[in-house]
Amino acid sequence: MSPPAAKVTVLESSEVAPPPGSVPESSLPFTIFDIVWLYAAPVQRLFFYPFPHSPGHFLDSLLPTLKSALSLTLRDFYPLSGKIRLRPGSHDKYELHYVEGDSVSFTVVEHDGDFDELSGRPGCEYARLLHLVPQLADPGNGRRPVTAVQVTLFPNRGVAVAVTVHHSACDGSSSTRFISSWASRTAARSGKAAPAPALPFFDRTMIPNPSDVYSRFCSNFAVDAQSTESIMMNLAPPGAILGNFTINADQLRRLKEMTSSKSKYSFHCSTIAVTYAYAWVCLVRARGYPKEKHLYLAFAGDCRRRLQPPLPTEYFGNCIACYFVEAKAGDLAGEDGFTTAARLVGETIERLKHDPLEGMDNWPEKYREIRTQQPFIVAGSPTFKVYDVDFGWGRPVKVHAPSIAWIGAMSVSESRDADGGVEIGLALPKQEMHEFGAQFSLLCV
Ligand SMILES: CC(C)(COP(=O)(O)OP(=O)(O)OC[C@H]1O[C@@H](n2cnc3c(N)ncnc32)[C@H](O)[C@@H]1OP(=O)(O)O)[C@@H](O)C(=O)NCCC(=O)NCCSC(=O)CC(=O)O
Repeated sequence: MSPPAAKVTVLESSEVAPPPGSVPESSLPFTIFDIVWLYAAPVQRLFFYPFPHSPGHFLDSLLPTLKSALSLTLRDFYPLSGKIRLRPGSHDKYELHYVEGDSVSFTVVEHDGDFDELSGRPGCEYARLLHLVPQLADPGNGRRPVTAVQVTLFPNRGVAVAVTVHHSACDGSSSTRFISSWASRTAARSGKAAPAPALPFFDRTMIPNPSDVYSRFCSNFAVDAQSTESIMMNLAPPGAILGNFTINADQLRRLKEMTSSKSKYSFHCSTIAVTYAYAWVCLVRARGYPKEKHLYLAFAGDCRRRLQPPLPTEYFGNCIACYFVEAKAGDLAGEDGFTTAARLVGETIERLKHDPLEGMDNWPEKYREIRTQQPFIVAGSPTFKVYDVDFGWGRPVKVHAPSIAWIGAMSVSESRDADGGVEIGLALPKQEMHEFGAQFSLLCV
């Protein structure tokens, strides 16, 4: 039986902006790394913190600091208060434009649901988490909002902080840096020691940005006029569960050993390679695809340090490219499926390290073609360290990336509890989640 619908009361619906006069009007032109995500699912994170106090205590003692720290952080990350718009006089050149008065929507709600259940493991119904996640407002005057923040109070139990960012404004690395900076600043203003965050870097001049590739990405959207609307919509399967699985350090070690003992490989068998391979194989087995079906895994590689010359890790925006692995369902579901997948992922990683921009001229067509094949997409990264995001209230008990449900993707982060482990998030219909769990426990013994 479904639990009764939660009562959600909006306590505050406001806007937070950089301090008045602190940021001049400015524009960041979209690069090819940004335009790719114009119609993509947003970058979202939802953090749960235990907080055994009344909402009144939060509103009086913590909310003012949280908001003033957000305002100061938005001064540093000012494009996140800005809006996406077409450059004046252009029909396909987009930019991230900030002008005094631009702001981020900031909502505070009280929720009478069960904090432990919503933040619990192994997971919870996706629809129940939607009340906790802010949506980006519709564009006004041709300018699309970029960021929305929601704080949800569970009286005497906990607090959830959720941030939604339009993906064409920045990738997971930049958005996590923004949230981490906001959290550190909040903690520091509350008197808790927190490391000073590095400032973002905005210069676009070193980004490879061939104009014909940019234009072909744009014409993809024009060709897709019908489907782009649906790409923007949340297409989570009805009744989807947002579930979590952890591969601990010992299991990772054994998976790496399995790969090295069964294949003569010429790649570094990393934690990420075995994690992607393992999850992909579990999903393929759970779904029971026809053997001959061609399947695709799509994952991002951070290009910042891999470009020549390299960009600082603080580069703000999108600086990720998508890499694809193709295999037949029968080869993944078979006895050697895991080692086959690990080898394919590992070799793809080796190639991107050698040349992150390989085949760039053909990216628009390749991205478009593979998207129609409904690849299994990976979001997030263990290097983002989402479980270190501490507003001065302690480490989160759970971090979700709810936007994975939009596209049936998988999220990865470091594991909260298992040191050196990896946490996987998936949004699947209940039965499929059950099948996935069964496969997962089989392989992980
Ligand atoms: C291409 C990769 C996936 C390949 O990962 P690999 O781990 O195989 O390779 P690597 O060179 O990065 O790392 C090699 C080894 O060094 C370690 N290592 C690397 N960077 C590290 C760091 N900052 N701190 C600690 N260890 C680190 C790795 O754990 C690994 O160890 P060991 O060998 O022990 O394993 C990755 O390099 C990468 O670019 N990740 C970022 C992807 C990303 O930005 N995703 C988000 C996209 S935006 C998005 O999806 C939206 C959203 O987030 O919601």
